[in-house]
Amino acid sequence: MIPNLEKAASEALVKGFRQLKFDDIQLERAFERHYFGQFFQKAIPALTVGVLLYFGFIFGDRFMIPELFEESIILRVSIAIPSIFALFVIKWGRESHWQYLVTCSIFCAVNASISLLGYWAALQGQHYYQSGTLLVIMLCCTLARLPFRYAFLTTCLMLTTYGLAIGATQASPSDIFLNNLLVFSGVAFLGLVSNYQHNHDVRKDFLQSLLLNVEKERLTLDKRKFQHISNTDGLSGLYNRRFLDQRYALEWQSAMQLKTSLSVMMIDIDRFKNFNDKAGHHEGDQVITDVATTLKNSVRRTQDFVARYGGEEFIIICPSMENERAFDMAEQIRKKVESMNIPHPDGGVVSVSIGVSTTIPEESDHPSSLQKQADFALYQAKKSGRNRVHQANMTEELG
Ligand SMILES: Nc1nc2c(ncn2[C@@H]2O[C@H](COP(=O)(O)OP(=O)(O)OP(=O)(O)O)[C@@H](O)[C@H]2O)c(=O)[nH]1
Repeated sequence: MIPNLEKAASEALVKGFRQLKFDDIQLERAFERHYFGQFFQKAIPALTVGVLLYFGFIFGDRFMIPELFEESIILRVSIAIPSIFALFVIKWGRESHWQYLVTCSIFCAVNASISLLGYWAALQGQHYYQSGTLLVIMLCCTLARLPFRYAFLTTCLMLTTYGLAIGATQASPSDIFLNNLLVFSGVAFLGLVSNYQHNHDVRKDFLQSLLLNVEKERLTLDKRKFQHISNTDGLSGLYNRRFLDQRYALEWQSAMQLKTSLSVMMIDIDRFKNFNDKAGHHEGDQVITDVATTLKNSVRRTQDFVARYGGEEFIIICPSMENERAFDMAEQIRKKVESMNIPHPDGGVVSVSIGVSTTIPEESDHPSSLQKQADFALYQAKKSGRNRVHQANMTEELG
């Protein structure tokens, strides 16, 4: 979400938008897209029914103005068919403004044909045959869901057309014409008020839902940030013990159900107490961070993950990994740490010892047994001289 849009939306809500236009151009464009997709497109079926209704009035013509029946058929067919076609085009189009204009043109054409029929009928002394304009005005102001300015202009044009066709030609007596004009204008006024209110409400809803979405996005981001913080170790940037416990339990369950192997590596920095004592805690922290980065870069498969187990100890969990492959991976990690060439104050370079353990979990096993075995293997690696990998033997006793 663009921050400017959020600001503009809040300002528009406070300031109001009586002119049915937002000051901010970006906001106005966003609203137009929203309005066109959400509302106007949905009005197309109603407009299609309106055009069909207009065509259906041919039966009224047959009985009420039989002497003009042929003209009415030609007129209605020549308006209805292009209109239906135009509505189809509007439905599949993308741009909004020309589609509004085409819709307005359909209204004007339909109304002009009704006024023409009314004029012809009036010439033959039938002055009541003009009220179709009423229906067209109603449809234009309400169900068509046109933006206010389009509905307003179209309605004015339709009233003018009626005035020109019947009033200016004096086809009907002036009292009938004036009565009709007053009723049509009254309906137009009420229809436009309703159109204005609808447009205003839609704009307000748009602003409120836009701000609500921004708030939702912000909360989702905050939630992700908090989740990240609560699952991450501050110094190394690796997952922490909390995350490890949760994820390990899931991996254990899944390996048990799928009967696949699960490998665990316990990694401990060698002679780290001496490093700290001689080089200082700050340098020690740096070593922890560097080793963590190497471990992170060594874990390539998406299902594997590395966490800081505590102090200078790390753990890598590798689902669906056999013991040989786990041993090879541990050996590569050990070599990588050694090749970092971080001088140790006792001589030589900083190294790690690694204990590896693999199992296919059984119902009777406790999830912690695998980690205990890896820990015991780590102890063996330390005991046999450090900077080495030791693989747990299933027959080995836990220390
Ligand atoms: N700088 C630093 N030191 C830490 C941190 N966490 C634990 N340590 C130190 O890590 C050292 C761990 O030492 P020990 O567990 O005794 O083992 P070691 O000296 O590494 O010896 P071996 O494991 O047997 O090779 C202790 O001195 C802890 O103070 C940390 O976050 N930062």
